[in-house]
Amino acid sequence: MKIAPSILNADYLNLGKAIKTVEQAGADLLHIDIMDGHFVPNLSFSSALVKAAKEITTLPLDVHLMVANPASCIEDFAQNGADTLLVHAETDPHLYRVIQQIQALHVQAGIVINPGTPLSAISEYLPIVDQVLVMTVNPGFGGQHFLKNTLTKVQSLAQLRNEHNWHYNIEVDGGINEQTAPLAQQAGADIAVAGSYLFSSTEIASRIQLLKTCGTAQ
Ligand SMILES: O=C(CO)[C@@H](O)[C@H](O)COP(=O)(O)O
Repeated sequence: MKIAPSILNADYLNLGKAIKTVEQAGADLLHIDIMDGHFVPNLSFSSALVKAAKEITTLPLDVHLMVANPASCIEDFAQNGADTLLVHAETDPHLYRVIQQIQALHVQAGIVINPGTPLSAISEYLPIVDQVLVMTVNPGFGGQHFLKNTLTKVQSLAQLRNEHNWHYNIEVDGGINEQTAPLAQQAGADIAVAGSYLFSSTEIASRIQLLKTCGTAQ
């Protein structure tokens, strides 16, 4: 399973150092959480942080837009270096168009579902998206407990992809640690986002390696 460290819980006074640390430790992507204070109660980063990260890392930038009106900012994030733009299914009735707009900017397009959103809400997007992010916590904050019931959606996504030969990556986000990563991998996740589990530790490199392998070791 690929690991995407989320810098939401990193030391903000040393973000560049945190990004270099996870890159050198074998992270596969860098996950950047964008929060607008409307779709989720919290505020976090802007496209300026995406631009700054792009200048210091070759890791693909996996940008999670927790914003009420994603269409209004996709061009900005694309221009500033996002490699994948993830938009929430709960935000906009015209997401099919938003996904096409993201792909027209030569950026990978992902759809995100909250724990309370059924898979049926995104069924029409599955043939065209590059990534599906299943939230394994309610969005907005790091450090929450993994919601195990969300794994049935991961299993169904893996099965549907197989049956229809669709191409999306399956990503999980929230509450990932050495106990929950194997569950996500066994359900069919390809990428796990991990925040506080990594950044609360001084052993970031060994934790990234543990997350990468703990599912296969079982
Ligand atoms: O999108 C979010 C939270 O909304 C996540 O990316 C968190 O940043 C993950 O943090 P942990 O649950 O791993 O601490």
